[in-house]
Amino acid sequence: MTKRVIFALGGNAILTKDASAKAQQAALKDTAQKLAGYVKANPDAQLVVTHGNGPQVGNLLLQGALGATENNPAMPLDTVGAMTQGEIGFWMANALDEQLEDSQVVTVVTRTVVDGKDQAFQNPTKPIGMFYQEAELDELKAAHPDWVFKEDAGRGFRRVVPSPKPINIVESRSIENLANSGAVLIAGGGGGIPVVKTEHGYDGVEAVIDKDFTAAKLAEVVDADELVILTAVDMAYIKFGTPDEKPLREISISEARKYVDDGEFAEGSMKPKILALISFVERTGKRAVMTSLENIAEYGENGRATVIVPD
Ligand SMILES: Nc1ncnc2c1ncn2[C@@H]1O[C@H](COP(=O)(O)OP(=O)(O)O)[C@@H](O)[C@H]1O
Ligand SMILES: NC(=O)OP(=O)(O)O
Repeated sequence: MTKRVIFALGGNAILTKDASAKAQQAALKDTAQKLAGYVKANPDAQLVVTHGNGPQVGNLLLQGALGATENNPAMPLDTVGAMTQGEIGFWMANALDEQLEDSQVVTVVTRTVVDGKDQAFQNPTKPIGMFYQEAELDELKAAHPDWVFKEDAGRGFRRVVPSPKPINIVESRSIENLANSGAVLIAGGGGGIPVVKTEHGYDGVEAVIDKDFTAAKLAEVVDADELVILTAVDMAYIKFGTPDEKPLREISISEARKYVDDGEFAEGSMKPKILALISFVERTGKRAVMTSLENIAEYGENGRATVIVPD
């Protein structure tokens, strides 16, 4: 019997230090090899892959802002999000095709419906683009007065943009059909292009949806058996970044919620991951996992993963 597993890939699976297309494609080749390693160890697994776009969308916006002219204007955030979804989806499909020769790999340009009145539009929290030192901020704010910057989990400052919650995925019926056809799917990249429902159809809105929340939605759409969020750390920690930090291995939904309420997980980074895992476990009664890409084939053996289970 097939086990349908959703993998949500974090930024480090795509963009390391070098932001060139060549380096990002090389990083994705490596990522695809690791995903293929998982399939080898779990031959009954069918992959549905989603990915972030935070670094890429910020970099592309910056390129647009620097190079725009009256006749060649910068594109709005929703459109830049669509561009990064296409770009990463294309690279990832090539990388997975090379590794999973017998599978049909399909990338779906995905729109995600949000509420235009979501409070997130008044309170930007989603870090995008590159990291800055505090000393660089004055100059940046002078050049881009409407940009907001926040500290990102002890790693420096980044531009932040609104990140409304996903309500549903426009292409969900087709995504479900494609998954049922046995295809390896890449969908909901960058959280999906944020749109609002209008009387005529859909309009894009300027935001970046957290791909971890969209991954939980996608899991609903394809009736996934497991959600696995992959990031730079093997496990979530309490007292993270202090000498007293302690890894969280298997925890119940109630324990996970208590740690969220205690403020153990940073906004815009670890907190959405834990909330997405909780929502999957709550809805399905199945388990959900967060670990690093490096540990993807081994976490079952070495226990270096945060696994959320029902109460
Ligand atoms: N409590 C915590 N436990 C572990 N990591 C945390 C915690 N709080 C914040 N983080 C940070 O969150 C990062 C993962 O979030 P992020 O980098 O936004 O993910 P993504 O891989 O999706 O881009 C970790 O690498 C770590 O630096
Ligand atoms: N859209 C999104 O969540 O991107 P990152 O995972 O790269 O932050």
